[in-house]
Amino acid sequence: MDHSLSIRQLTKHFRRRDGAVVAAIDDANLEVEPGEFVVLLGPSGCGKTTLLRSVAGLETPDSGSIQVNGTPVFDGERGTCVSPERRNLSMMFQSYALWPHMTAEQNVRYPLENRKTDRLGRPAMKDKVAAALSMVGIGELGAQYPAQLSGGQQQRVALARALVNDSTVVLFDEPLSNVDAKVREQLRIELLATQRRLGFTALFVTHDQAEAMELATRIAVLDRGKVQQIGTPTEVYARPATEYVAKFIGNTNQLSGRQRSSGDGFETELGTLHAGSGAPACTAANLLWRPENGQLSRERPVGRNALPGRIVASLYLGTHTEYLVRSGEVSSRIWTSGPDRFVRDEDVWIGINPEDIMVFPTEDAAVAEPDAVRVGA
Ligand SMILES: Nc1ncnc2c1ncn2[C@@H]1O[C@H](COP(=O)(O)OP(=O)(O)OP(=O)(O)O)[C@@H](O)[C@H]1O
Repeated sequence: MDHSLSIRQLTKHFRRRDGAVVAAIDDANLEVEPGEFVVLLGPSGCGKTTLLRSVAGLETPDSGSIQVNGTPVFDGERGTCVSPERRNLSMMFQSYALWPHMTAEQNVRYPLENRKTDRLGRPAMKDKVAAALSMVGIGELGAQYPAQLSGGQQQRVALARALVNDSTVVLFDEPLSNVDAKVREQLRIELLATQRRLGFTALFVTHDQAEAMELATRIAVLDRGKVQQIGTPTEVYARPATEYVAKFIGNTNQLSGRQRSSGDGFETELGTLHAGSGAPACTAANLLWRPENGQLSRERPVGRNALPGRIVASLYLGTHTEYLVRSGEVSSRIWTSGPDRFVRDEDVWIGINPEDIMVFPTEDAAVAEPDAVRVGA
């Protein structure tokens, strides 16, 4: 079966007004299977929107290729560049881009009226518009103008418009960023349920990692136009391919370490740290671990890494308590479940299982590739 989307070696440069050239997309590769929900995640300026707009046909890449359901829509070498309305996909924008002078119904009908092929008759269009509006839960609001709708309702109109054409691929450019947190949460759940029900393929841009974790079957993490890692939410969180991904997704603590001459662990300013068996062999590395993977105790833990420290602050957050632990010049954040158990100025130990230490070589001295890939693109 064809991929829903296939992006190969895609590159796009922009020239800024000061003459500087930026690689907005830098040799990006991505394959999306039918029915997948793939999220493009990364900080502002990393190239998410440019990649999405290139798929939509709103941006012309410099080189590489894009296929939609097996059909080439862009091919730099062959000079193929299919116009946006002939790519058989829909797009939902951050601003919703609703026509203010059209009712919700007219907005949703717009793509049907502008179809280049398979145009429907009036009654069929009416039925499809009604079905799309009720599918997103606003069947009764068809006669309202956008200005007469709440942000959440406008968002639903935009979603109905993106879905009315029965496109098998729908592109989303931060569609939830203009509504307040509560509505956003609800729309996220509804969007996911609708996508699962209808089975379309979604390519969704966001800079919000919680949103990405919640929606995605796979996340593509971008940095300066490059795809750093593509994986399930669990893979990118628990086995980040690069230090950048580890730090961008979730929280981390960090120590730098040097491999001990005996080869048994890394020497750090707080003592020896051991990593799991899948860690890459290297002479120097940044050693990262997540706050929830540190366990606090009054007695020195045995059988795992033990870092001494002193509690400098604690914050009870309902689901967990966050402790700030100071060890010499190093501060660590540790999350423990349940209420406060340690007090300020108390001496404690941080226990960390070797498997929870993520190792990122800091020089070219990576001696060998890891067996189990914990690190490495
Ligand atoms: N038309 C343009 N002219 C010049 N540079 C551009 C243009 N569009 C984008 N860029 C640059 O390309 C890079 C990628 O931009 P892009 O909008 O794709 O990033 P993004 O990850 O979507 O960011 P955001 O989350 O802020 O929307 C940025 O450095 C941006 O300044």
